[in-house]
Amino acid sequence: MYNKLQYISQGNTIEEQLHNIHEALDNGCDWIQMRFKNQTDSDCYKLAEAAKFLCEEYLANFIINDNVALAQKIAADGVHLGLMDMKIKDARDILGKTKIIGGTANTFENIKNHIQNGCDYIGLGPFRFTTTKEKLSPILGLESYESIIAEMKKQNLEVPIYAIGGIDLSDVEALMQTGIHGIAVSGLITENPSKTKLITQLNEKLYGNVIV
Ligand SMILES: Cc1ncc(COP(=O)(O)OP(=O)(O)O)c(N)n1
Ligand SMILES: Cc1ncsc1CCOP(=O)(O)O
Ligand SMILES: [Mg+2]
Repeated sequence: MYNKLQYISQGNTIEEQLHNIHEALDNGCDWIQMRFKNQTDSDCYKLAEAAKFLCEEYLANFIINDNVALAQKIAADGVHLGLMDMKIKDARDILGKTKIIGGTANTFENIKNHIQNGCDYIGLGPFRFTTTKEKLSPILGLESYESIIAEMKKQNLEVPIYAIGGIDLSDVEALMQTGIHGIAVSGLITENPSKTKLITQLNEKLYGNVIV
């Protein structure tokens, strides 16, 4: 089963990105999504190669945001695809059964479609407003997670759900109580100066005080 904490990378340059990814790995995060928007193919490739190498050193999963061709080229562990990105079925045809394909959802219907199309996990959000992403879908809040998870149970639908968007440490307990599998965070980890403490606390809340 997938780790309950996914770090989505930040940084305006290859160096900043690698620094942030390295810090997350070094402080206990073992699932990285490389998110490097509006960059040249060459820079994305350079970063992906270096980040994959780092993740291998830390035995961490490494997936790439948006770019299926790049994930295939560097043999990443998988991709994360949004509602406007390549269709999950097409990505599956390209990457094969063994790779992780995550999909973004904002509604129960999105989740149902993704499951039908064979995605491995869902990033459901945004939980709250965040400046990390532009053009956000409607904010969900705790109540929508509760109702969406309840509807999944009613319809016997199972897939790991990750909450995403503006999540803080103090949100994790209540979010986990809705029945989600884990969380995907970016700013929270990137901006925190005490990353060992933060990631330990996140893992404690995510795994119920079992140190991982
Ligand atoms: C885990 C996770 N969930 C959702 C997203 C958002 O994907 P998308 O809607 O394609 O937006 P961008 O990240 O591409 O701006 C994600 N990246 N990861
Ligand atoms: C990529 C993405 N998709 C929905 S919110 C978001 C950004 C999450 O970042 P943060 O944890 O900094 O709010
Ligand atoms: Mg996307």
